[in-house]
Amino acid sequence: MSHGWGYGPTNGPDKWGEEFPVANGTRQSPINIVPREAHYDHTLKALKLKYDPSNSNGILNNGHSFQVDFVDDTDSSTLTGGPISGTYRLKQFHFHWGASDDRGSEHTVNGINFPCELHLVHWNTKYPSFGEAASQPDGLAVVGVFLKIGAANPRLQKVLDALDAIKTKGKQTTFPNFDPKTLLPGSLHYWTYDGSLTTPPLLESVTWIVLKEPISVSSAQMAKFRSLLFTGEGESPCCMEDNYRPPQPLKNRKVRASFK
Ligand SMILES: CCCCCCc1ccc(S(N)(=O)=O)cc1
Ligand SMILES: [Zn+2]
Repeated sequence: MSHGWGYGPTNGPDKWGEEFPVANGTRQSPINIVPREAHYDHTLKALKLKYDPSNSNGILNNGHSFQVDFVDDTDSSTLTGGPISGTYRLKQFHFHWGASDDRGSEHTVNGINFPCELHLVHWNTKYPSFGEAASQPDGLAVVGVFLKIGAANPRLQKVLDALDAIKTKGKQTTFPNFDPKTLLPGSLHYWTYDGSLTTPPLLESVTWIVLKEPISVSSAQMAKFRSLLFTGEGESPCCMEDNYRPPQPLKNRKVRASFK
């Protein structure tokens, strides 16, 4: 019986290719972003993120991270503009983080790791559902936001305060009226490239949009992320931390910048 993918020594990123051969594909994520090698593209539009807080639904510990799920049966929470064409609906957001503040992000910048990275996951409404879109080369668009150690971020606190209720794998609770816009930095300048899901099934269906400006998080708030467990109730507890995939080969790809 396959022990299921994870982030440990026997089921972590180096092992994923055994079950998911696309792990060694041509457009895998994350990557190391080298700003000096990114190409400024003046044709790139500004990002337009329109989120309706009433669409936020629940918060779930899925055994790999935790995610806040959104009702996505209308175009009320969408991503348009930026490098994409058409309308992409917000499905969920989640995070990746480290066991200590020196690591945890998936993308890196000039080889620098941040302690945490937020992913806002959107799907292209030219397809009938998220699941359908996830298998298409232009199916998904994920906005990545780096978290940098500094002052405590009051906008994160509402999310962190819900974690006590979803400590173990499979636990979920209601999470109404949350506006993910409050988690965005002041600038929406971004880097963009064609990539993949950073966890199995590692599908090469993601247009990545990584914001240049980080948001802040305090060390104490980071400890709260690490209070979650990968494991289910009644199993021997394993702290949810280091749930990030390291950067993958750029291969034949260019990273574009929306700013000079
Ligand atoms: C057909 C089912 C696909 C579920 C894919 C779930 C998923 C969403 C986003 C990301 S991430 N870290 O690239 O934003 C990883 C996985
Ligand atoms: Zn992610």
